[in-house]
Amino acid sequence: MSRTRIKICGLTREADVDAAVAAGADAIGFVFYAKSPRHVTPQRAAELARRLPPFVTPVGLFVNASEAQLAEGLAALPNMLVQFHGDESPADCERPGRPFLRAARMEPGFDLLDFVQQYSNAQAILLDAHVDGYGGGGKVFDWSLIPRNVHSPVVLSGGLHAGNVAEGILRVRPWAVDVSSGVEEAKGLKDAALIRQFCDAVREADARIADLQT
Ligand SMILES: O=C(O)c1ccccc1NCC(=O)[C@H](O)[C@H](O)COP(=O)(O)O
Repeated sequence: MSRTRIKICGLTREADVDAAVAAGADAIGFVFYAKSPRHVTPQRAAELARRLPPFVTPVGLFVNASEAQLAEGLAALPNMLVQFHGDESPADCERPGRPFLRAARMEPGFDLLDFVQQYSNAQAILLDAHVDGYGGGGKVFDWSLIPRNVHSPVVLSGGLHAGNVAEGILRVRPWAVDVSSGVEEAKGLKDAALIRQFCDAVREADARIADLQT
């Protein structure tokens, strides 16, 4: 039975990185989008990422970044997984030997199957709500918009928290879940207890799925 992976996004402090790792996060997201209240520089992200133990992936999040900005991020964090969360085309996302996540901003009428086909080289498609400011909006989108036959690993995102993530996992069966606002005391400032509660809720959902499969 596959375990739902967990990405905690928008970290800016050492204690929050430590709390996410201790709670069992599989990936830690650093926001390189300057307009975000969770923005960190690549140098700060590299400093924070040095606290990560093996098998916890640093994710670098970009929104319509220039080549120079992307190069700066990759120089600081060569092992990061890149997440494109703006209006990037498939060609903007693809680099030899460089896996990437591509965010899809879900809203009624959005053709996710066509989007997945366009970004067929993405390692996964992160399904987020369509919000002002591209992301980090703390808004849940209508999960019934997700077709059943999505031919890509899916990261469910958008307004998740300990109280709704289990339902999202049971309904969508994503490869992973992603959260920012739902584990914060303020934008960019994570709450260790909320992180723990979120990760516990994910594990409880996985246990319920395992029971259903026996
Ligand atoms: O986190 C941000 O501030 C942000 C800003 C602009 C683009 C993307 C951003 N975050 C990307 C993420 O992967 C978030 O975790 C995702 O949008 C979900 O956020 P939330 O709904 O607050 O859990």
